[in-house]
Amino acid sequence: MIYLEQFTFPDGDRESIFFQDKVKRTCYDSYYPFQVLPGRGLERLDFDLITILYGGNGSGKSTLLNIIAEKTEIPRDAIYNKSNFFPDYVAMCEMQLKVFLPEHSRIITSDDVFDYMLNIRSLNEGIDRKREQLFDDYLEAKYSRFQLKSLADYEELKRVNHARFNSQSRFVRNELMDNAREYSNGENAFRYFTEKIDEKGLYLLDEPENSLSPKRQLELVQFIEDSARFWQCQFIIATHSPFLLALRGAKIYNLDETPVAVKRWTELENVRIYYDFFKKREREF
Ligand SMILES: Nc1ncnc2c1ncn2[C@@H]1O[C@H](COP(=O)(O)OP(=O)(O)OP(=O)(O)O)[C@@H](O)[C@H]1O
Repeated sequence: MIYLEQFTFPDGDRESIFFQDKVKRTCYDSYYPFQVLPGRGLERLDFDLITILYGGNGSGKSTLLNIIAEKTEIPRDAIYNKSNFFPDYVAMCEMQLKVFLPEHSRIITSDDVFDYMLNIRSLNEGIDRKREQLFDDYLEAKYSRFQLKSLADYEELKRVNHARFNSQSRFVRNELMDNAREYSNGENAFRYFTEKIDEKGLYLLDEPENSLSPKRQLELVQFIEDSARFWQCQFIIATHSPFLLALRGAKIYNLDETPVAVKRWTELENVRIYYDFFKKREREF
């Protein structure tokens, strides 16, 4: 299902007019995201079920995704460091929606995935610290001379009895949730995508290949293709990964070309580099 059909950016002339009219002060060292796109000849994106933004480092892929995320007001987890001029720029962009964006829609960046991994780690650290504390509590409760004086002491009595009639490990387990299961970074990253991407939604993914092995990337490709074909999801993806660039039916904008042009995945420089690399070493396989 296509939700977002088209997005238009201000051209060089409109950017100049904005500066003449509004920017009186010259105390800023950056006018980002102004001045990123005009040089690239990109004024409009027409989206498909899966649209890919491809380009070298600094070509503007993340900037485009963040501008679209701001304009569509879809949620994000990690904080995004916007510049002072971001709201002005976003106000000058225009978008054409085919239908309202479902509430599951969101942008997912490497920062979100990284925060998710760190949160699991710190949650487990917290649980480990509490476990140590509970070992001490057990001994204190088991050997205390506790007497029920009022109903307010009832909870404490239950705890003391629990310590007296149970082993230390059972007492601790009863008081504590299990550690969140530790997965590898790649497994966690993959879980994050499958947890956040739900039926019906527009999803903006910024370099989702980060932390994923080739095998996991292929699983993610399958997951994205299925979500687009059967679960009414639309994707806009910034990527360098040949696996994602080969997503079936994806429309690819090559930001390395001026003006920006739609290309097949096999025509892209990154993909040619992989191809030539393996072709040259073919006999070694
Ligand atoms: N917060 C910011 N403030 C000022 N300039 C920025 C900011 N973020 C990005 N830029 C500049 O905007 C341009 C495009 O950067 P962007 O991060 O969008 O590129 P990218 O294609 O996503 O690169 P990469 O593949 O390395 O992630 C670059 O010249 C970059 O230096």
